[in-house]
Amino acid sequence: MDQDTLKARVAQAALEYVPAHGILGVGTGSTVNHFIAALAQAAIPLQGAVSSSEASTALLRQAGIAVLEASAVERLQCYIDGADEIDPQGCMIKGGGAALTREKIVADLAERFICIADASKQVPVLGRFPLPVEVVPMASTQLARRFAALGGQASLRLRADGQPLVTDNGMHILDVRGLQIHQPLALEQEISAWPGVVTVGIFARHKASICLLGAADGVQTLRFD
Ligand SMILES: O=C(CO)[C@H](O)[C@H](O)COP(=O)(O)O
Repeated sequence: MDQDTLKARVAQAALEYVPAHGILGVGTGSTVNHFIAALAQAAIPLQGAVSSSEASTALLRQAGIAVLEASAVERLQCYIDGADEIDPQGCMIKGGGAALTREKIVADLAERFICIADASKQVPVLGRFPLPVEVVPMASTQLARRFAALGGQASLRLRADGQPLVTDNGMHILDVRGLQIHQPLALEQEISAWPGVVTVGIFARHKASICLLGAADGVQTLRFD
């Protein structure tokens, strides 16, 4: 069974967590795209959604779902999003789709983070996937040196035309290879404090409450809270 089919399966399974008549936090990425399609089909009544990217906002609107500003919402029951890696404690690497800052903001509003992923994303230790870090452009070289001191190799994420990728927030992304993240919370706190870092793609303080993991033999539910 291919990865895309597994993503569609977990997206379907996530409908169970949608708060009918409530406001839902919605993430970004190919798994979430399947989820938005499933949500549109299921026609669950919602007040609206808070979205973590321009891309998801466009899809939600196409599906007829109202998109609310994060600043207009005090609390979300749940936030549904994908991940690039998830460890046995529910800590994640995110940001493969460059939406990590808004993803962390929306996750921070939510009582529960429901992670939807195919089984290939499960790892014993975070770090096989290059760690995305959203940075203020003028700080990128200085930050690359800091990552080198930690044993990581940081490279600026480029678009297909060779120009630096610019996020929805007007920032750049460093992708850091070669880190073995045994203490995700401590590393998240350390990197977050470096001047010029907007958001590090370690989600340990905002780890998954539940992960729906898609495999060939079905959807497994992992609980972390
Ligand atoms: O963090 C993300 C976007 O910034 C995504 O959730 C992550 O990259 C997983 O994406 P996909 O569902 O396409 O595998």
